Amino acid sequence: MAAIELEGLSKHYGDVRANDDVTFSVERGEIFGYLGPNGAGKTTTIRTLLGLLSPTSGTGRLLGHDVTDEAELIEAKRKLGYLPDTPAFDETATGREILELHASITGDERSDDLLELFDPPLDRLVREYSHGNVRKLGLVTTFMHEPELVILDEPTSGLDPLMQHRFAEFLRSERQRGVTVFFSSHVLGEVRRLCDRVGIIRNGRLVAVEPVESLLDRSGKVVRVRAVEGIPIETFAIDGVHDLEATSNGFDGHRDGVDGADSEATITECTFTFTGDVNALLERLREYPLQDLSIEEAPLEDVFMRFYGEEGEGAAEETSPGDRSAETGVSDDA
Ligand SMILES: Nc1ncnc2c1ncn2[C@@H]1O[C@H](COP(=O)(O)OP(=O)(O)OP(=O)(O)O)[C@@H](O)[C@H]1O
Repeated sequence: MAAIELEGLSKHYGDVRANDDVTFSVERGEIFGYLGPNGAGKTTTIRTLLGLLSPTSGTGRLLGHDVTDEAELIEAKRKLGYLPDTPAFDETATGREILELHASITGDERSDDLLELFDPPLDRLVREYSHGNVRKLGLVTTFMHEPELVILDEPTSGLDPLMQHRFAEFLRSERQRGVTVFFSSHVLGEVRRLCDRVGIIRNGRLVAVEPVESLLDRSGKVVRVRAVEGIPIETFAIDGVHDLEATSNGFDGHRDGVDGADSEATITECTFTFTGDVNALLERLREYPLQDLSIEEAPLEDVFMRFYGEEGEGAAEETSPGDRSAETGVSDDA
């Protein structure tokens, strides 16, 4: 049984399809990132899973319990930790009083250990807390009863780099213990470091669910070439070269591809995104002495721009990233 199961989940507000036929599962023991731009529908999914919204249609299950059934939801919540985007703690209470209240409701198996990691000022009133301290208190209340599953809405927002690092280590150790983590995020570096898989939502519709690694693999590499002498431009006219940018003899500036470029043109320095066979590229470059060559993973930001792009450009809606890579061989731009 998966930790989270969504089947055809839709939530409509009048004409707004905040979630539209969303189906995916989060397996036990995995860290799953839920990503999307502002207004994509992430919070709607989370709030529906927590029983705070009723779906227009479809079903959601947490640890096997149907979230639209009150008794089952209560059962699921015993084993669940939830950190909302802005935790609504009583501002007139101290951090310590908040923890005592949570302990009386959900139990407390390990707040002492958690307080060593995330150290909110317990004797201060919550109203005097900074955003980061509210977050730290929230992390303690989310994990203190040893939940099997945690749902975190933008968990690291407001945390300083040291705390973010500590949080990342902590999540990995939770995964070791078999805890399932579902979190929404805009912080792509943390998604890359932490997640096993990601779900990407856009305009209420799920556009991809896949392992972070395969998302990165399919998105290609960033290649930088610096040659001793000019390389004929047609050398780069092979499958998988995109967004070729060159600054050298005969061809300055940016092209989406090399078709249509002057076949006499040469370049000595260029960068491009490459989704083809690296061996084929190296074979092509073999006869030209190089000063430097680097092949790196594409930044995750670029990957997501392929999904989100500009509205109206048809950026990956209903299309898998693999389909898009296939679409975009050497472009016909000129
Ligand atoms: N109560 C509501 N009434 C009408 N529309 C709503 C309501 N709540 C959300 N929406 C709309 O549903 C869509 C999805 O909103 P949601 O808050 O789920 O997005 P999100 O991905 O969490 O965004 P963000 O990253 O900005 O928090 C948006 O278009 C939003 O305006």
